[in-house]
Amino acid sequence: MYQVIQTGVSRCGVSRPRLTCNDSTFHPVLNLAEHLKISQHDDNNPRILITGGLGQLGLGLASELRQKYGKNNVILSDIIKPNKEIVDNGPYIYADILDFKNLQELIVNHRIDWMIHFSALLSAIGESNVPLAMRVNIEGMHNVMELAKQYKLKLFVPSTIGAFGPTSPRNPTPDLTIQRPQTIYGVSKVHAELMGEYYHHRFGLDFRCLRFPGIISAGTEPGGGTTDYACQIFHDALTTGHHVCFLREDSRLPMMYIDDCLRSVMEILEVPAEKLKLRTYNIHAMSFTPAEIYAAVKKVIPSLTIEYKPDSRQGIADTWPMVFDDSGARKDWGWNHEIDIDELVKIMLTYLAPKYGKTLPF
Ligand SMILES: NC(=O)C1=CN([C@@H]2O[C@H](COP(=O)(O)OP(=O)(O)OC[C@H]3O[C@@H](n4cnc5c(N)ncnc54)[C@H](O)[C@@H]3O)[C@@H](O)[C@H]2O)C=CC1
Ligand SMILES: CC(=O)[C@H](N)C(=O)O
Repeated sequence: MYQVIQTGVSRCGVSRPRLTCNDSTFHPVLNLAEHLKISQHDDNNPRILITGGLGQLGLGLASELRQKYGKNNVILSDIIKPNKEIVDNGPYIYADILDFKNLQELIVNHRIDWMIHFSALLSAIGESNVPLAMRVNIEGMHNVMELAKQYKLKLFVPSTIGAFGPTSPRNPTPDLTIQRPQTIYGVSKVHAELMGEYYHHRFGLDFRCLRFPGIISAGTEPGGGTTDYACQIFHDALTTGHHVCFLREDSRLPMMYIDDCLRSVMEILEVPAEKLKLRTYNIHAMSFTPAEIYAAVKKVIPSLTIEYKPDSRQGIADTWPMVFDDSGARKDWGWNHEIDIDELVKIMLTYLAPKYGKTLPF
């Protein structure tokens, strides 16, 4: 009845097997228990589907959205097998964004109103498997966008600092400028921005897009990007005491703590359409180099050491913005970050120290 097939990728880019069922009476979407659980929607709030929800950003966003719109109105999905805690916290379903019919079924059966499209292969992983990145980031995004158009969903798709390239102004990088990225990740994100804006003007799709800096979190792992070192340094500070950085000490990149990032999504979803002069905005919080974040962590953990061993990710970082100009988001819908570099260091170390059995001087 069951067979194992290969599908998609895990967050580290490795193909993972999944079970599929060839018994025609078994229905993955309408499995009774799951259906009853998920169809008990709360009140008149929007029903929201998050794709790629088990990555760095999805779990945190689901938690915020569930607090605001009701637990059963927010459905997390991914191609990864969830742990018990994820399932206990609210609806979770399998959804491969490359499977158009399955996505269509989910949208219809769960009466979805909004979609948050997180599935993607990030910059470094994307370069290691370009054909798969093209499928997931471009073909998958086409599926999502077409369904959002057909079913008149509000659609949020994040873009990135990686949507810019060496010919873009890098300090600061404005909302509207030259975009000639040199990674498949960046090319696919520019494509998503342009397609979303085209669908908005041509078909009235309520498309909303924010370009995120590198996101730093403690509770979830980054998914294979060029900014991942800025998460790893905190773990190393509390474990080995030594960080090997894959970027040069002077590689300046825009960064943001996850709470600011998730709040930006919550806010953009609710902005009245007439306030949106653009459908794709830069958002910014802080900008630092490896040397600067090292110095900030070292203030708390003086024994921390660092060495710089730039690898292929350096070539990517060298083409990305150093500082984002997010004045449009601040002016049009009141964007404001809350966490700067010193606060970031305090939050990350406070969160991670108990995990590694360490006490901190504050
Ligand atoms: N984390 C960051 O620093 C930034 C993230 N973003 C964007 O935010 C979004 C979420 O990012 P993260 O959570 O960090 O990514 P992540 O790499 O941690 O998670 C992506 C998820 O997509 C899933 N996925 C892969 N193939 C799939 C498929 N065929 N069908 C369904 N799901 C599939 C993976 O299983 C994974 O859980 C992405 O679109 C990313 O480009 C943008 C800028 C910065
Ligand atoms: C900035 C991003 O989009 C991501 N973290 C990456 O480094 O690929």
